[in-house]
Amino acid sequence: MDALPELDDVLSRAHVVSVPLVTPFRGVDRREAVLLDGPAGWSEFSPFVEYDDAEASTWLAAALDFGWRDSGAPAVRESIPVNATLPAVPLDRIAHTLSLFGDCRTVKIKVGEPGETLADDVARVGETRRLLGPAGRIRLDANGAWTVDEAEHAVRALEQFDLEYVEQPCASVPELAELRRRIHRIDVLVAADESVRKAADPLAVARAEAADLLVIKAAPLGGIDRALALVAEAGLPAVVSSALDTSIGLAMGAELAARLPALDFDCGLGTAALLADDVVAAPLRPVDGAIAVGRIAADRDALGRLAADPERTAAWRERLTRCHALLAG
Ligand SMILES: O=C(O)CCC(=O)C1=CC=C[C@@H](O)[C@@H]1C(=O)O
Ligand SMILES: [Mg+2]
Repeated sequence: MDALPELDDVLSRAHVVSVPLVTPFRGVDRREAVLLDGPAGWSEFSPFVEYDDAEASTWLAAALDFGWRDSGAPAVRESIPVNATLPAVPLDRIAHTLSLFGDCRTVKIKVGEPGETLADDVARVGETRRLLGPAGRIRLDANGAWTVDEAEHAVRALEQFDLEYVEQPCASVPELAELRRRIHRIDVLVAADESVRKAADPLAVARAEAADLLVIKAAPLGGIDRALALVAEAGLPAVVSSALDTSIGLAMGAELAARLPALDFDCGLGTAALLADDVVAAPLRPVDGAIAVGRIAADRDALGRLAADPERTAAWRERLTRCHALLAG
């Protein structure tokens, strides 16, 4: 961004919240975030707690960018089609979890989770296909859990359910490239997520022809305009996804998706449905499989109700302070 806002200004606009989840996701049952009442609109700083300051500072750059200025790119759509996101829930919870997302034609299913077997994944994907019917789209996300052999084996066991793509099946770019070569013939696409948002060089995966599409998230990529530039340079289709943010962070994702020249896939921005409460009066949950584009303001009552305890509030303000210092150089 142009000029970094002063730390005191940022801190004076910060509200730390802890939001309960409907079902555990990434091993947590609450999502902590700092909401920023910025001069251009409400914004969110919510790097996952385990991230170090260097990684978290990119999320702060995105939060300050969104809260302090509008994107330079024009929006080309007002509504973003989204997918339902299915965590590794037991079989008898799938229908209920999907119902939280309303009528989404696409479901992303977490696979390869710790403590789960391929048989568990086959059962979960099969039950989802049964519930969704043949017209629905199913994509998988393994978060880099598999070796190339495991991924090939898993994709071959799961392709009977008609897969749109598999997201980050393996951890590294060379592994993704090798897998992509191996599964090319069965028509399952490979998407890169961590190989973009956590990579030193987010373009390496495109250069290596290791993915058919990119999953992009505004916060880890440093904001809307930086994410747009990355997609333009990569020359691959992109899916905008959330970081399990509150509705304020999701609104940033929607603003990014609204500015992509092409949007061929449903976006992973339906995750307000996984929050048991939210920081805005009207949460950005999917309606008829889509979310609206536009800035949203936090709700004062919700900020009070969801305020983090004094210890966590202090920890987040210190984290924000350290990340601000890194951005200031
Ligand atoms: O893409 C989606 O459907 C929702 C977002 C989502 O899956 C994720 C959000 C936050 C952290 C990640 O572990 C996870 C992902 O890997 O894409
Ligand atoms: Mg992912």
